[in-house]
Amino acid sequence: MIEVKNLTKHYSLLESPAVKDVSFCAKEGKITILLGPNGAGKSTTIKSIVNLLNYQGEINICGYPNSSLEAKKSFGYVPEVPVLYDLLTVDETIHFIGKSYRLQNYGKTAEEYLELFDLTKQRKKLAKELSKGMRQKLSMLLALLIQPKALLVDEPMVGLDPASIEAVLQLFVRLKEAGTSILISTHIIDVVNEIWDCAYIMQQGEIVREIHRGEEGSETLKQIFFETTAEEKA
Ligand SMILES: Nc1ncnc2c1ncn2[C@@H]1O[C@H](COP(=O)(O)OP(=O)(O)OP(=O)(O)O)[C@@H](O)[C@H]1O
Repeated sequence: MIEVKNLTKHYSLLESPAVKDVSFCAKEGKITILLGPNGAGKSTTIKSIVNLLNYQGEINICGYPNSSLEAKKSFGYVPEVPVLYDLLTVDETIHFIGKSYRLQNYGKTAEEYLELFDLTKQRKKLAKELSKGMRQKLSMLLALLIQPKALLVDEPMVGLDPASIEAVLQLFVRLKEAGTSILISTHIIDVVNEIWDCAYIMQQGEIVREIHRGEEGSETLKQIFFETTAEEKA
């Protein structure tokens, strides 16, 4: 479970906070989606959760404060832009993460994900030699290598080909069925339409709507998104 309580984040050059008193949770065994127009505060929220920013408020991951070692060992984070060691090969990168986290038997997990993400033939390539989509998939593989209880993904489908998108969607469903808390920030609502359980719509740093699957009636998530963000603008 990822619990966010009264999160507020001010960037020094901005007049108003980028995120204002936001509270929500992403439960175990559920796929929670953060939606919102550009600049709504989604990435700031995710970066605060993984403790990359200073902020006000309280954030717990799997019951532990997000700054604690226990929390850090339990979540995987896939940033919007992959951060990789350009001069390590794919294999070396995997070993680096495996050893840093002191993972036992991560080789089998790595093989499974290399296969799933179609990266097996790329394993001797340096990270800087990978295509954009391959970098994104390696970034996701590294987040999954630790077998996280909570997974936070910022724009997971950008740069992925259709087969990879399908593989990632199936993977998210498999992980949620195994009890993982999954929090996804995305603009591509159509892609997550089949898999979301709970969605929070953000606008100008605030959560303006919370929807649980089953409450949407005959409307699609995309229709609700457009209605909500148009109302808020008016
Ligand atoms: N490092 C930063 N310094 C100053 N302001 C920032 C910084 N990062 C983001 N912001 C500002 O904070 C606000 C929220 O940005 P954020 O990146 O969280 O939005 P987002 O919803 O993820 O947007 P997008 O959909 O475009 O990725 C915006 O006004 C943005 O300009």
